[in-house]
Amino acid sequence: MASPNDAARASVERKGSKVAVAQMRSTGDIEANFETVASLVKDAASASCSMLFLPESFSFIGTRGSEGIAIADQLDGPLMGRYRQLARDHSIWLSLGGFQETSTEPNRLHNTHVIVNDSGDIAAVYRKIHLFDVDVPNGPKLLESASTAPGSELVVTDSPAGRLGVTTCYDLRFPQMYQQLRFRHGAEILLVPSAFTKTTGEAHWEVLLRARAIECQCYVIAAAQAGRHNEKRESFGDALIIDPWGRIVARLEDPLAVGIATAEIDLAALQSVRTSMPVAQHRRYDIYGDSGASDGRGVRSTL
Ligand SMILES: O=C(O)CNC(=O)[C@H](CS)NC(=O)CCC(=O)C(=O)O
Repeated sequence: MASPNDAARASVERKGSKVAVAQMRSTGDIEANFETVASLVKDAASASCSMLFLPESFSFIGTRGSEGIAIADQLDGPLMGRYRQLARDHSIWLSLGGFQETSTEPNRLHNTHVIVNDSGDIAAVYRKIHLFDVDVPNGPKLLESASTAPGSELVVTDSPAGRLGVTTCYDLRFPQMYQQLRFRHGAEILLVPSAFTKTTGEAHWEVLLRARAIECQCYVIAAAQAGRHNEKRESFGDALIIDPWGRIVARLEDPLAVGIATAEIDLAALQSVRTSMPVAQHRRYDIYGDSGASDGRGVRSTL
């Protein structure tokens, strides 16, 4: 595979543009999930969007972790190849919010968020860092680390919509990560493709996403799994695009429907929020520290 970062650096002009966020209900049927994504890609392309954002586990949600291991593949494998072809066929960038990628460990995969450009090349690869090992009160008990090996690098990459800070689902609860993506690495759009549980989604989804948008002065794009996947798994839904002032600018009417919602990414408006309230200059890391990595170690970037 050609160096993915080179491809992005060479060709991307960041100018802001119309984008689409997806809401879908993936199952254990890889073909059906592909057909759903193909139709969402068509919808986004006909709406003149430069980029479509798909949720975590877009291509597969099984009942047990072992099923994910069984279907996991490499990023240059046939399944990712079909998704890359979709991007090429429709000349649209894709955020593929969580792909079951084989790791070097035989019994664990990576939960990998892949950014594909409009020629079908892989522009950036982020492997989910924070794994959801949680016994949800009044909800499921999940142990993501049993079947998933964590990643260890922050990722930003340029796109036609702006500079993307690439994260996944449960990462949302670790705000220092987003502070680093914005203040150290220049993110303008924070991506949080998710399969939030119904219980935690009701309590926390919108408020956490809007908080990240407001405190980072970034757009937040959160594609979402929605509804019942199988007898064990159900997701909250409610895919959102939020602007840097914290306003919800795209949302489907039905939080459990399959479809897209679109919004214009306005980088001039983003700049004016940052200029009128210059939190970047008002931060006092000299007093309370920046609570994160300090020297650019562990960062993957196209900058
Ligand atoms: O298992 C898969 O198929 C894909 N991965 C997921 O669905 C992951 C790990 S179980 N889900 C979350 O991170 C939910 C986070 C969440 O709900 C919260 O932070 O409240």
